[in-house]
Amino acid sequence: MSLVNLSHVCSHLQNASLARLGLTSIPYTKLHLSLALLLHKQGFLSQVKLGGPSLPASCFPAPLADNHRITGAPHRDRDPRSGEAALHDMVYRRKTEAYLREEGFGEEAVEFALEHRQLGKEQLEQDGWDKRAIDFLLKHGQKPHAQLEEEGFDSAARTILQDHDVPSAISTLRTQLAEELEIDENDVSKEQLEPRLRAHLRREGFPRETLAYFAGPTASLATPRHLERDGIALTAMGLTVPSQPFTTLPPASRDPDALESESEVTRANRASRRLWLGLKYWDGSPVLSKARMVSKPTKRYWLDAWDLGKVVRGGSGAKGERIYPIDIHQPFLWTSVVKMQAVTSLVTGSSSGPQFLTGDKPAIDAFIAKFDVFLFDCDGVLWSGDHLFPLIPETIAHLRSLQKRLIFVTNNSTKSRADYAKKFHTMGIPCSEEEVFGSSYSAAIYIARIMRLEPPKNRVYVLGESGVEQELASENIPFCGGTDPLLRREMLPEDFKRIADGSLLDDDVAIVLTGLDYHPSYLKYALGMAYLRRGAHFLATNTDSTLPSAGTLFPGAGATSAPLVTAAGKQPLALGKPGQAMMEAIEGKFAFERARACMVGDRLDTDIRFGIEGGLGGTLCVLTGVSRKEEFLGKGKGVVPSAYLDSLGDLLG
Ligand SMILES: O=C(O)[C@H](O)[C@H](O)COP(=O)(O)O
Repeated sequence: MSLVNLSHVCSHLQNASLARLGLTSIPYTKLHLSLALLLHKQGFLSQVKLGGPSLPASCFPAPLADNHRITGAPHRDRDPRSGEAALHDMVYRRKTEAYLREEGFGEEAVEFALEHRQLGKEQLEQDGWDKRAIDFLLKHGQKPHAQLEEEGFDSAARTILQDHDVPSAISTLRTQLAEELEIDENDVSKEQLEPRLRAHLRREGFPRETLAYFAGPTASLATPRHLERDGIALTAMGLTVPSQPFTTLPPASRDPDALESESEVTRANRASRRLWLGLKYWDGSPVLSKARMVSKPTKRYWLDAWDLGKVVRGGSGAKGERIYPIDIHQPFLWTSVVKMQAVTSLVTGSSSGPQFLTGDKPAIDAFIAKFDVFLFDCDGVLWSGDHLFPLIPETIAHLRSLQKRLIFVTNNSTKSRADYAKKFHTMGIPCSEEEVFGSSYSAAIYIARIMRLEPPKNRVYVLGESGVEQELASENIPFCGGTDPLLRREMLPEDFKRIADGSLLDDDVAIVLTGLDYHPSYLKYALGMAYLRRGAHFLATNTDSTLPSAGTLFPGAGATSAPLVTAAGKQPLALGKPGQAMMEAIEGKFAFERARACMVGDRLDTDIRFGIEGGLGGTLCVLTGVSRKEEFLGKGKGVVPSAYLDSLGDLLG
């Protein structure tokens, strides 16, 4: 079984996922079938089907329900001026062509938006969608209640038509216009009536956002709630794939007759057989989007399916050198990434394990020479609380003298970059604010530049310290909670009532963000839970289990989010280490070559995993913080650093 083929297939799957395809296909071979079934069994694929050059008919058991979801330009995080971003702004934010050009969108992106917007409108009409709610109201608004029911209008639509007395409003406005224009009532056109009706409905308090949204083919109104929650998404293979960007199935896939009928593999048709795979998406992100080769296969290992299964399940694998899969203790999203890496790129520990550098000057010099950039964890590497470890300023100065670039990457969200620059200064370590990249900053730019929620519904409820608030403010993100002294009190009986009736809640809160909070309270958790139950996104700066300080361990940021995880039954998306959203943000800001970068940390499950999953050239573990060498030395260890030191100061040789 060639690992090279495996890596090609995994690259294809990740690219297809990044393109938000619901389906993709790979040539039918035993190798591909083994991999596809393994991924399907582990939950990374929704379906594996044998077919020919075009889709197997059974990929779409139900008649195609072509609905479309216009989402927040998911590609924007990679290309803010992409065609998808232009389409999103044109359709969702109603921006004009001219505006898009002023905003710096290229001709190609604008053309893409214009073409897909048209395609979208025509497609929606073909599928029986009314372009806008106002058309829906004008078309159906004067039908008697019984007829609406008979035609299958759902209760929401009937209620909206009846609640604002749309039928009589339309006939009154029609009569008024006919008198004003001195024409017959039947000659009053839709175009003449529409502005009057829209103004009337606004005066009558008709839900504004409903007016702006599509009416569905089953004559029910698709309001933002529907768009957000469950109304409009591309469905394929009987699977509703939420958060699909605005896509339309290619014509070949819309005509079931054109679909390939399945048949067995024969010698004659073997070359044309293909495996059709259903790709999965989770909370707006592809499950397989970030599988990457962590280490290029330097040797060809031939494993049969049984051996490969043993490797992925965490046993030993090929003969000769031991092969370790990267084992998994990650929230769902990263499990998929790590497992994919377990299949396509394995941590290969040499039989002697990681290199021990302390006291070995030639080995230290050779190790340092391999890298241009060093990413340093802070707590547990540079210091423990306010206690600076020996020779740290000298070590940092030594690396700077060798023209190494240093980036301080901390999961500690209690301080902002500016706060950390001050701390470095008081510790006698020269460091600019620009060299610090903390989990609170990582969370702030993720919210501001990737989630990009529409104001005013973009407020963040914070469970954390001022570092989080400062970084949110630096990205102009509104927030509440956090260090507000009014929340640092016991819960009163009226608080229960006011949270229950919503009067103690801020209707603009769309995100709950947790970080290490030294001042938790039941009231703060009750508010956080209420927001999550209202559908707010659940994010965490990080979920470290412990905080190294004063030479021992204390409850970490994970202890801040844990009560909400239990109470709300949800896992937060963690934006600190080991999550790769942070690595991509760091790479985007500092632009360095990953192969020439080394992550230095004291925790295997955050720092070292962060470097390995990020495909950095190397990782260096120091034993002054959380992890012990027994955790990575010896057989079958999950996360193994390239090298380790007793203390960072040992780098001076
Ligand atoms: O609980 C926490 O937030 C972490 O233990 C702590 O802040 C880790 O900081 P780092 O080691 O990433 O500098």
